[in-house]
Amino acid sequence: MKYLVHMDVNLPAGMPAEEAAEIKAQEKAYSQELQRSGKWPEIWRVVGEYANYSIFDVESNDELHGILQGLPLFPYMDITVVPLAKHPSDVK
Ligand SMILES: O=C(O)CC1=CCC(=O)O1
Repeated sequence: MKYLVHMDVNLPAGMPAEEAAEIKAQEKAYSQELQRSGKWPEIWRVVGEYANYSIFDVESNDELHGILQGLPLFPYMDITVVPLAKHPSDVK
């Protein structure tokens, strides 16, 4: 099952720089492990924003929910999820 996910990151203004850097490093490692597994095949930066659009390819709503809840930046994100179905005009 494929999903389009929008993640909008809002770190508190008062968060110490070292703490922010540590969470971002954890986020990167978590994300790259999932990318290598094939569950997170695409991640794109939104130009001019601290936000991304990602494609997830997972087995279920519950699996995606678990992955998103496990994001180190999850407490600081607004997330929207769009479930995707195959388009009838897709030639693949
Ligand atoms: O920087 C972001 O868009 C948040 C994020 C998600 C995965 C990652 O590595 O960073």
